[in-house]
Amino acid sequence: MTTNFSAVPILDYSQLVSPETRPEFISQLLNALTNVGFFYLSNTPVLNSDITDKIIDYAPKFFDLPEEEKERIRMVHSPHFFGYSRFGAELTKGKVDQREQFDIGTPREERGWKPGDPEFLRLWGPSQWPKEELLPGFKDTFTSYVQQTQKLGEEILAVVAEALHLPPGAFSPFIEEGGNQDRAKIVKYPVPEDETSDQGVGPHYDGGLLTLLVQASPHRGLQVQNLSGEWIDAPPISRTYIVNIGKALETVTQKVCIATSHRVLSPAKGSTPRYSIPFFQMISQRTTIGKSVLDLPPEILQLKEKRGNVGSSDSVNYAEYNELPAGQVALIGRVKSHPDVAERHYPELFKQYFPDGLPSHGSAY
Ligand SMILES: O=C(O)CCC(=O)C(=O)O
Ligand SMILES: [Fe+2]
Repeated sequence: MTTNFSAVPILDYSQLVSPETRPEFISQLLNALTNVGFFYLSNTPVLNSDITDKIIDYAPKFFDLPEEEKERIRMVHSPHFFGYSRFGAELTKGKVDQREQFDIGTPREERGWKPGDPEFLRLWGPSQWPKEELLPGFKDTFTSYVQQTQKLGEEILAVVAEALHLPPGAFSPFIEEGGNQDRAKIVKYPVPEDETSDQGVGPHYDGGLLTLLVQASPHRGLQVQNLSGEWIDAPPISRTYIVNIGKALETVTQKVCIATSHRVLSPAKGSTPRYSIPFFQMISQRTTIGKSVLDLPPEILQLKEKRGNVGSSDSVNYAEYNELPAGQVALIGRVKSHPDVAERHYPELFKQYFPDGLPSHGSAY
């Protein structure tokens, strides 16, 4: 028997506060983790505050900055893969994604990388920001937003642990002292000019623990693949996050929690651009994910059998989970998605993954 889904469940975070409603939340969470891999989360302290309106309001304004300013803070200038990516600069499984984006991170110091150290330590470092006078308050708002979302993400992990009958600190080893450098981005999906592709972003899994996404405009477009391979719409719901499970959480929970493939269709002709703001909770860089699997009690492991087989949609980097530290897996993922940044800052890896040079549709500079 498979337990399939035809809609993404909506969970109410405020139910955790009262002992009367907490068990209901935990039981819905367990269902979402094990059978869907996605859930909406309403009534979080972050999105119930006025920061939601601010980030939604800033999203289009960022992309309306003068071209020279966006060029000045292009990702290609950052060995940390932070900054602006032009339309068409990113690939998912070798195919161009029709989106523009701006990547930032939770504020963390550089890790003092020096030649001979693992290269992935270079992923940590400062974000690039537009000049304050061009977008007043933008840097402070998004810095605060990513810090608040990071804290919420860590709180959710403790509840995930409770739902899986694990001690509350079960996921603590995956968070570095002082916090991971988590990543977020602001994404614009324009209406495609050429109608041959509607790939906003192609089908993929997220790599980390949890992703917390804000849909920042009223468009449909995000779709989630259910266990029989159908694409289920996940339309925007005001003041909710869409939370989904990444491959790292799937792996450390022995696939009890499922990472679910998802994609974004470009806005239809005659529509307007779609905006979204995903936040990616990373796993500690030095963890070798495949060797850090948690011990789960039998009543939780059994849930996998009830669910049946998880569709094995083609995975990207996840074969490397058993061998390499998570930081290296993340770096390889960045290299494959942003070859122009890799060519400049990680020439050896670039040669390994792009032996024929920059793909013609990658961003040239
Ligand atoms: O824009 C969205 O709604 C989803 C984006 C996404 O899945 C991603 O960037 O990993
Ligand atoms: Fe994603």
